[in-house]
Amino acid sequence: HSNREMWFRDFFPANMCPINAKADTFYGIMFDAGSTGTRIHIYTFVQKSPENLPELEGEIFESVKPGLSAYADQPEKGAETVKRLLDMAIDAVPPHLWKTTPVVLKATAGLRLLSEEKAQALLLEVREVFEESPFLVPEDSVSIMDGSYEGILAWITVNFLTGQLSGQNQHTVGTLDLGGASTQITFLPRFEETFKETPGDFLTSFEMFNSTYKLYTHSYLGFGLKAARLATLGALNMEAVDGQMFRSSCLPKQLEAEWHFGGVKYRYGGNKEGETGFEPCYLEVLKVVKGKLHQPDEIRGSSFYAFSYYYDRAVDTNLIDYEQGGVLEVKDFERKAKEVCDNMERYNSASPFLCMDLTYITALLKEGFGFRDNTLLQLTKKVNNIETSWTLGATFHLLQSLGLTY
Ligand SMILES: Nc1ccn([C@@H]2O[C@H](COP(=O)(O)OP(=O)(O)O)[C@@H](O)[C@H]2O)c(=O)n1
Ligand SMILES: [Ca+2]
Repeated sequence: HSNREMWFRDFFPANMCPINAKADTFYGIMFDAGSTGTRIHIYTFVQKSPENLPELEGEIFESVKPGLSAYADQPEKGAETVKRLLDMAIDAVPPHLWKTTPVVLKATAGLRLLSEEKAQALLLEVREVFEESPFLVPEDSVSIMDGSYEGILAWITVNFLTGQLSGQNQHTVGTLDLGGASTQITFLPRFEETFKETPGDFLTSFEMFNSTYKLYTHSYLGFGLKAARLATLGALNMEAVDGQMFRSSCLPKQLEAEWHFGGVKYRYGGNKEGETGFEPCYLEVLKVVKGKLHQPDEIRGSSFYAFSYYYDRAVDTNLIDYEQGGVLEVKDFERKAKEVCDNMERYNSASPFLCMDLTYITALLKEGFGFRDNTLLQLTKKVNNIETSWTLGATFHLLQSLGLTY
């Protein structure tokens, strides 16, 4: 049998199974090559009974920093980081299932920002690592993911994990993902008006679990937290400028430091003589977001799930507990931003960018997307011990494309 036939075997109910082997547990391996790190998600599924579809049983997760884009000039070294993570899967998946377990890597904004040539060189090296592994390597197993899929698949993950994609009364929730280099907003519009007022490329139909969802989604490249730092400093797309110092009122006055992002070195510092604090910082950050994003009316009053850097910065400032997550209002981020920016000496030990990051999150939510001060944000890292990442949605999609209508 070819690999592909072997793979199908695990999905057919036993009585329909062409090979009729008893196999009740199977695996799927999804890599998230993000701009700040690379992560492996090894999902376990169990076919509890022949009549039912497989159920998600658990996840093994591991991550490394920095992301692949930091290896833009050493693609082999970059692929080596993927290989070390893949070795975990060798231990986690029983040997007899290796060749029916698919492995896929999808890269996001970090690679989207690299030149085509450098990005392809990295992907090629990773593809070789996959080919040399004992796992099933589907076609297009290593690629740069389209930004709209990033949003949709995260939406699928969150709504699947919270039980909104099964049964009759589906009350789906919108999702906000703030990465290092891009940010996504995704929701299922309830009002006809929203479809009328939204540019066509913000709307996508997506089929999953026998339903079609017409979603609003957009990925803003260059609006991730770290890209926004560079934009605020006026340093985005400025790699030619050597040794130039970028200053901001969002940074501690006396600060002078260096920062590496996407393979480029930047020098940055505080406003030695000039102003610092929330007010001038907010004005600086506003220039980065104001008028740059589409503002759907419908979202102003609704609540959203938010993760990635929304979660991390809320944890850093004790707005939520790392394990528990929590519910915040948009204005909680603003209150914290003021507290941190107007007392920068006191927050010295944390990242020097804490003020800028919180101010950016505040401006992005209010002036970028147009959320109200009292819009509720459900901050969540895991649901039932599974990461709220687009990778689960991508794995369902993969299983579907390999022949299972999940
Ligand atoms: N499984 C994951 C992956 C990323 N993240 C968060 O996502 C942020 C970094 O985004 P990223 O490196 O994926 O960047 P993008 O490529 O999405 O722009 C950090 O806040 C990470 O903690 C997470 O919370 N869980
Ligand atoms: Ca990401």
